[in-house]
Amino acid sequence: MSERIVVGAALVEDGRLLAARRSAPVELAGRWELPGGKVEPGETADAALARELREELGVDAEVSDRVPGEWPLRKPYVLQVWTARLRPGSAAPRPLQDHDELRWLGPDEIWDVPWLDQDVPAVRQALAHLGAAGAPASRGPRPGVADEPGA
Ligand SMILES: Nc1nc2c([nH]c(=O)n2[C@H]2C[C@H](O)[C@@H](COP(=O)(O)OP(=O)(O)OP(=O)(O)O)O2)c(=O)[nH]1
Repeated sequence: MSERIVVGAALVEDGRLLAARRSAPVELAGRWELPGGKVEPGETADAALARELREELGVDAEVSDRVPGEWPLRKPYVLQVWTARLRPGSAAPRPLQDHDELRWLGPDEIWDVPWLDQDVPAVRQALAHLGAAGAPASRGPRPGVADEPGA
């Protein structure tokens, strides 16, 4: 089967990154991810991401540029990440679907939540990309954070 794309948003506001805690399926519940979802046939990745953010969080987001890289998920899925911002007048994000908690993480809080393992390199790359553009920087996982994979 050919690869299928899952798009995740590095949604940033006031120098903070939005993280979402999954409520399902059981094997992923309680871990944190970048909000987003599967690209449907015939849909572009950025349109899919804007749609997912509207459905999952109730926001009107502008999807900007792609973070270089691609991260393998459960076959046949791969994760691609795009930067995004709330458009003026957008509602604040709410966990409407797939998530039970949201957090805006400042630069020193990024590794305070237990991200899905497969998201760790994607988040790290997104921060490097955003940092290059002047948005939130992070020194990376803090020494002593016990369950941060790949630290
Ligand atoms: N959205 C998102 N999904 C991720 C990330 N990391 C990760 O492993 N996944 C997995 C979880 C799911 O198995 C899959 C995405 O599925 P989803 O449930 O978010 O997609 P969807 O909204 O289109 O939902 P559906 O078609 O299954 O109803 O990718 C991530 O950072 N963001």
